[in-house]
Amino acid sequence: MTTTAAPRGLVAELTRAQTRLLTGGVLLGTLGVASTLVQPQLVAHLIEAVGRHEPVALLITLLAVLFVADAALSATQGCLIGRAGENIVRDARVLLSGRVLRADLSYLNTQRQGDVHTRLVGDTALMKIALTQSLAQILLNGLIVLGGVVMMALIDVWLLLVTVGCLGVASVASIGVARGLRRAALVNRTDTGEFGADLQRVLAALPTVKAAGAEGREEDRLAARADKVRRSGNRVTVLNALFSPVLNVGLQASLAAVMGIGMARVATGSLSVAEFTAFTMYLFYLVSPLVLVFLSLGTYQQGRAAVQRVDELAGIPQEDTPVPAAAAGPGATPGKAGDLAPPAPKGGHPAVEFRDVRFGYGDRPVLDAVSFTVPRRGLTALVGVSGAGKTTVFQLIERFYRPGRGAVLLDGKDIAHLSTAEIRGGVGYVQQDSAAMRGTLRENIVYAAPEATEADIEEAVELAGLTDVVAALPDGLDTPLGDHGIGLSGGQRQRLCVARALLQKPAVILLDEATAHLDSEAEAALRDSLRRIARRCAVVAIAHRISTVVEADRIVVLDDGRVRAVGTHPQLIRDDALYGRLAAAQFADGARASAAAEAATGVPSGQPTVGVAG
Ligand SMILES: Nc1ncnc2c1ncn2[C@@H]1O[C@H](COP(=O)(O)OP(=O)(O)OP(=O)(O)O)[C@@H](O)[C@H]1O
Repeated sequence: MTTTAAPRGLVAELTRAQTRLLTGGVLLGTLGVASTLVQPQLVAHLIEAVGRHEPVALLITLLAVLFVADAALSATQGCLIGRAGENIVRDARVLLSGRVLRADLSYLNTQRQGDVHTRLVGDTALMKIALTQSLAQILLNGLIVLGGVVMMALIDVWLLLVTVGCLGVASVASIGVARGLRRAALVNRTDTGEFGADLQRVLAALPTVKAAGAEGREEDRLAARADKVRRSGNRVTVLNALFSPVLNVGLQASLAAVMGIGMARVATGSLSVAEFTAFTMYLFYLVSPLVLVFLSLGTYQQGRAAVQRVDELAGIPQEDTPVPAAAAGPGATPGKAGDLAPPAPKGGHPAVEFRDVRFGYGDRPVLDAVSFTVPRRGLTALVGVSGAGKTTVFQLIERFYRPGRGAVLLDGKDIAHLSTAEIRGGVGYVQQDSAAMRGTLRENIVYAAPEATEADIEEAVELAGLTDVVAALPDGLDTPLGDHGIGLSGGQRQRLCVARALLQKPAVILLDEATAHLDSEAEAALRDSLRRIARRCAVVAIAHRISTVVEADRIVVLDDGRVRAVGTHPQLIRDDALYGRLAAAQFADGARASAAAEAATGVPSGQPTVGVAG
């Protein structure tokens, strides 16, 4: 995932927000370290006191208190650091979810959903461990190691130098392994993301996979992906496993050296038994923290790979904020009512206006010099062959994408200067793939207008022709639906989406082939509803059925990304050859309609003339 204008260091920012908990944890941990480091000294005193036949009860009590305090401090610091970690992961997930939800569609469409999912769920968890537990382990155990080394130096510098010599070589080797581990972990996380992406793709299209008999092929593909994860995971495992042995060799060597040299010095009297015991104790106390430092270093390096992936996700381009009117290009209309806005024409601005719009997905031109208006009331039909750019027109009205040239206006305002809420609150959009979600029918219908009253819901259900469907369901509006609205037919799902759009009480309703899945009876009912809806607001419909188009007050004919003609059905049948062909051939009941048009206009539809209406 490559991003543009990524805000640097989101993770660092989230970690800073937990400074109090983290500092508290580190302070308590440091106290624990101090108590650990004092213990060998106390033991040395104890040995000397025993040798001198002095009372030792106080020393023993003190040691016991230190043991208990050590355990309590360690537990408390673990809790504080753990809480900070949970807060960081929660904040990261909330923030990332928001950024994904508000991401620029043109960018998000290029990303694999599964990878986004892996970053949001898996990488955030890994990142938490790296930023809290691992860092705390490195810091606190590092302090023990450092303190232990100082104490050992105070006891016997030469003995310490022997120890450090043996451990130094092992440490340098371990750091090399840690670096390799970070690289390997990044590859492994990426591979895991790819597996997730493929799995999500297959699950989303499971009926298609089954219908195509492609289960085996998909299984092989997933197996190949899983194997890639295994291979990079194995590399991580090997590097991880190398840590302890590399370090252990050093530790064992130093222990052997300390024992040999130390005992020789005790024999010559240059080192007391108490000092030798304390030194050996420090060495033993060092072993586990040192191993933990290096192991945590490994986890931390893996976590850094996750941090990088989380930071990248945080940097995905967001839907543009409104462009200030001053920055608008020539021909653009100011966004806010009041500023420089041209006076509204009699009867108000058109509900939608395209002014000389050019647009392409990436470098591929799709619309060019598109200009047309949609009146505030009535039905406008958008027709054209498949791929002409009809759905793209809707996506520009929703500002899922921005035009490269020209402007799209809603109620006279250039949508470039409106917020997404202002645009989408006023536009109801029933898409080609009508989306229903898991939840009850009611939850699905009120999705865009959660505050809707019962009366509003009833009206929307009735207008969308869903009344009979709801009545036939066991729990009516409270009947639960499965994922993607499983439990409803395609046509019922479409009507559900129409009801959802209506409930928003929008000024404009966009219907993308909303009648495609309906049988003639249901379609006739919906057409009747559309007529009623079109009395209150602007309805723009992309319809392949001539029956819907014939009724339209205005038809915009798109051809290869350009507006070819605008008019009513009889006008277009008379004037536009392409429309005539579409009406005759492409529309399901075209022949009947053409005959009807012929009867109405007296113009034979078989010999259309090309005409471009304004
Ligand atoms: N997200 C996208 N990325 C790249 N190209 C796209 C994208 N969406 C659509 N296109 C291309 O843009 C062109 C217009 O597509 P659009 O969906 O607007 O056509 P349409 O007229 O609605 O077609 P249909 O009637 O088949 O739905 C097509 O060539 C299509 O391949």
